[in-house]
Amino acid sequence: MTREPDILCIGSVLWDVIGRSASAMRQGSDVPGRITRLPGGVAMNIAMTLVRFGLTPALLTAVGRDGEGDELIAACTARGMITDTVYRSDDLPTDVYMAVEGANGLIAAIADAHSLEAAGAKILAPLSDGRLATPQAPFGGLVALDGNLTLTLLSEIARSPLLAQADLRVAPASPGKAERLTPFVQAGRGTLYVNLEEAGLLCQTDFDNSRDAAAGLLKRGAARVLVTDGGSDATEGRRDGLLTQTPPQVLVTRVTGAGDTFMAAHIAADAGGAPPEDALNKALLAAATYVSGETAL
Ligand SMILES: Nc1ncnc2c1ncn2[C@@H]1O[C@H](COP(=O)(O)OP(=O)(O)OP(=O)(O)O)[C@@H](O)[C@H]1O
Ligand SMILES: O=c1[nH]cc([C@@H]2O[C@H](CO)[C@@H](O)[C@H]2O)c(=O)[nH]1
Repeated sequence: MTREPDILCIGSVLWDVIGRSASAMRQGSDVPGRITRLPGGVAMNIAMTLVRFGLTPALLTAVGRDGEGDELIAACTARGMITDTVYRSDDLPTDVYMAVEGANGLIAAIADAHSLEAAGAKILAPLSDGRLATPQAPFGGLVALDGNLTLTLLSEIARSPLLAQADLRVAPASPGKAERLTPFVQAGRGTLYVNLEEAGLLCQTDFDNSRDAAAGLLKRGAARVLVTDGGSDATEGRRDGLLTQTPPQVLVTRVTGAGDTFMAAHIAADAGGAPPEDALNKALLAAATYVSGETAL
């Protein structure tokens, strides 16, 4: 390891292929527009945002030994991330996410994270082979983990002695994969960062507000949760109580990425020793500034 990471980002690092059109779209639309390719995947998005907050992340993911993989690793390195912890596969292709956005918002998206899923526990090798830690001296620092891993691997991580000392911060990959975080609720492990919808999916119910959702997750066994709800109140839930704050009112120009910004800002403030009120306040402020379009992605 050439540099020491401040945090490990475990999960999906892939290429986002996004088609955008100024037209309103529906099923079967065939319209002119722009198609771009940029680094994505939840772990990558969190890592990019952590870099903005001054942290150095190391990536634990699977990337193919193909041209797309080489370019992706170069893009991560250029952003200051540690990549010698990435599992490079000879036979698995680099994963891709594809989305179509019209004037009326996201039309549809497909996340092809099959290589990450197929690689399984191989991506965790640096936690036991001495690159980051060994079974005798397990990793005890910060870890941001995303819900793109299989339920089997996430269940193993929630109970693994290799991460038992780590400060785990867990984010779902999409509402469709929210239930994959159940092992962390059941094992009472880590800090979960979820929005209101994802909290409801994890508790198999609908919540009216973040405070009820945080209380519901704690009741099911979660150790610590942060529940956001767009422009409405966000709540931190811990076993010793609930803390609710209202986000600043801003004019919204973009929303995708708000959750990652909230999470990264909260981790940075929390890890820097800020008291809970300050950490939540800083995260809400950073996310509000982000959605109002005042910061670069
Ligand atoms: N309309 C808004 N006004 C002010 N702040 C907002 C607004 N929407 C989002 N935010 C900020 O972003 C945080 C996260 O938003 P949200 O609950 O929508 O997360 P998310 O659904 O995970 O986001 P993403 O779109 O990235 O998936 C909120 O707690 C808030 O701080
Ligand atoms: O299942 C998934 N859906 C979406 C993402 C990522 O989230 C972003 C879109 O919300 C985008 O970067 C995509 O790669 C993912 O990693 N897995």
